[in-house]
Amino acid sequence: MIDAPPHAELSDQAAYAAAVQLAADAAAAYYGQGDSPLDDDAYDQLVRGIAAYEREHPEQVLPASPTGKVAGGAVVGDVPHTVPMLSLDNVFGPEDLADWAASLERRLGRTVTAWSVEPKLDGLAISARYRGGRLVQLVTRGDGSAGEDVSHAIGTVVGLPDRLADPVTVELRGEVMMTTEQFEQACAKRQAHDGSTFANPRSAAAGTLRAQDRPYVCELTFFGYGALPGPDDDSEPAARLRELPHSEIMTWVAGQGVQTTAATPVAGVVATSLEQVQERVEQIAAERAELPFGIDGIVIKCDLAADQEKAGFSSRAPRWAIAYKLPAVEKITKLLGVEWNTGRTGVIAPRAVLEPVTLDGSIVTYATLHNVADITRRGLMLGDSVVVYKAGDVIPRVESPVVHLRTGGEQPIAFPEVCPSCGDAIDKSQERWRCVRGRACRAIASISYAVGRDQLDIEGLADNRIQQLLDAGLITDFADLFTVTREQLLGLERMGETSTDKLLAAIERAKDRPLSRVFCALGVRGTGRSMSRRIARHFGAMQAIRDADAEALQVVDGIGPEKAPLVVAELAELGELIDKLIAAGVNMTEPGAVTAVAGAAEPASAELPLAGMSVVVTGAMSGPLEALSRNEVNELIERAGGKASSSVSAKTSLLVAGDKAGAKRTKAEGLGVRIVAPDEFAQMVGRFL
Ligand SMILES: NC(=O)c1ccc[n+]([C@@H]2O[C@H](COP(=O)([O-])OP(=O)(O)OC[C@H]3O[C@@H](n4cnc5c(N)ncnc54)[C@H](O)[C@@H]3O)[C@@H](O)[C@H]2O)c1
Ligand SMILES: [Zn+2]
Repeated sequence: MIDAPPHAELSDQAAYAAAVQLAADAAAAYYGQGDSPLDDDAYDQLVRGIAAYEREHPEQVLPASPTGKVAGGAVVGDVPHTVPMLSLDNVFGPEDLADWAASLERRLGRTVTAWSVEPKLDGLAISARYRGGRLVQLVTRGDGSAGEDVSHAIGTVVGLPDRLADPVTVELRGEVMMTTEQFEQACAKRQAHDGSTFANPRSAAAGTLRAQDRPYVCELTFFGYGALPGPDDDSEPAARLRELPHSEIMTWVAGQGVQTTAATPVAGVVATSLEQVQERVEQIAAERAELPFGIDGIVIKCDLAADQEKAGFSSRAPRWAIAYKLPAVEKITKLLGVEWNTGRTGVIAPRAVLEPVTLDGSIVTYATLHNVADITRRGLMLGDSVVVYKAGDVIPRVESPVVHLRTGGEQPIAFPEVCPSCGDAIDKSQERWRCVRGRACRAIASISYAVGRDQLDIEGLADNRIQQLLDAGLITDFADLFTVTREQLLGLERMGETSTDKLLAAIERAKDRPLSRVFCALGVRGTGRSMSRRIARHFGAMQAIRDADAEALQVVDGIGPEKAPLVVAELAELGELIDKLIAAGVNMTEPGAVTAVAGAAEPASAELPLAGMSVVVTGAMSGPLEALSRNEVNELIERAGGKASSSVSAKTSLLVAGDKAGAKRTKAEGLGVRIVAPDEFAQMVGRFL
């Protein structure tokens, strides 16, 4: 998954001592207020460098060194743990994992027949002590042998009930964290209070858990991953907890009303071979970007109590468990500049220029900044150290400035005074600034989008040709294309008879595109290809869409109360363009869709072959589907009554897997989703091809 990671090179004793000091300071900040100057990758590299130096110079090891400790630099509390709360050793890929498992099995003298595989939650470890079924104390991990009492947080942690289902005395262990939503709420509260925000969900959770006298309360989330009976408890339930496999302990924990990951897409599973472990690792990794909470790896544990007991512990970590690290998705880097660009709808969007960083396997140099209000809210400045986030296919984004790393040399970010594309004025009445010329400002971009393969599909209209038509004053928008004459085209440079006739024929064909594509070509903000198809299928005709008010639009899947009025406003703005299209004879209906009467249900579609099915397509298509673009396959799915989706989940009914189908196939297999080859699928939907 990732290569064995690099480490800091320490050349001499002074460099070593400085590194130890830096690591200790960083760890103290990390485990304390959550305001470390280093991101996790940088910290881990530093510690690996320290460890490498210590291997060469064992006589120079300093007592403050973080190596071999549970949490070098953590605030040590005064509440002793009944059983030490340890850290986890790491592996970084399949070979590493196999090596670790082999050495563990040598130690055990037998094969491990059951592994439990669960997400490594990116928060803080906590011990929750229940007496007679009542939550009486919360303790942090501290240095592993004693932690701090944070019982003041009782009542603010979702998933950690005050009372268990049974009146048992037990210590639950798990992770305290913030979901994405809780994090955003926490940032908003802090912003309102003192104008600052939290760097990331993990440090927000750390700071919040320890905060005692904040004037505002932020909600936290708990996920359990272990349960320990009291050390001297020899009751029947306690005895059972000592003997149950880890997986069954977790079922018991959930049964007590405590949150575990069981109900999430990354639920813990039991694997009976390393291949199965690796498969689950990949499935969890594939889910990561879409989870509503952060994970930074996968934890693999011996499931059986007997294996755990025999393997035992080192001073730092259990020998029966390992953390399979995933690549970092968040790093600290410098904000070098902000660029402003006008998009095809006239929206003026800022983009962050970053000092390049590697995130989740790729190099990131640009990240989104949303809009002016967002920049102001986050208090960003040029030259700031910023936390940048990217996972999977998501567009990298700047999360927040790391305020305590400011040097004083940071500069305010200048906002544009005029449209960066045409120099005209800016309409600042909405959060998203827009050029007053709207779509006309970037006519070339909106026309180019409209004639693209997935919209009107007009061949022979490259950007330079569109520019030529604009410059000659023959068109101002894409509707004008339908009224351009042969003579006008022939009058242009580099336009011969053949290419003119070809282009005219392509434009003529474009008049017959289904409504879904014509609607998509309009480029209504917030409606892409699949949304356009849903709208077209629901309303059946352009007139019905134009007649719809915000409430009527919300019947369409994916249009909420926020988006609906925007779509209505955009359609009004596009009214003239739509009228021109109608006048030119462009098709305005969706074949197969029944025009919806206001308030009526979706047309009956139960007889369609994919009725009620959610279908995902992956890999290369072959046979009758070979010539279709992905968008055309999705259109086909929807004509046949199904719903096209891009990611596999428990809700997926069918995966069409062609050649080179990778992660989606593995995931579908893991979830037991039905998988068909392109040929078989073509047969299923034959009459819609
Ligand atoms: N940025 C910094 O300055 C800085 C400083 C210190 C540590 N760190 C980061 O912290 C990490 C090391 O910290 P660590 O020792 O606290 O822990 P760790 O994250 O490497 O592993 C142990 C922890 O994993 C957690 N965990 C999550 N899911 C679990 C599950 N399903 N089962 C069991 N445990 C689970 C537990 O809290 C446990 O304490 C490093 O990777 C480092 O990047 C960063
Ligand atoms: Zn402009």
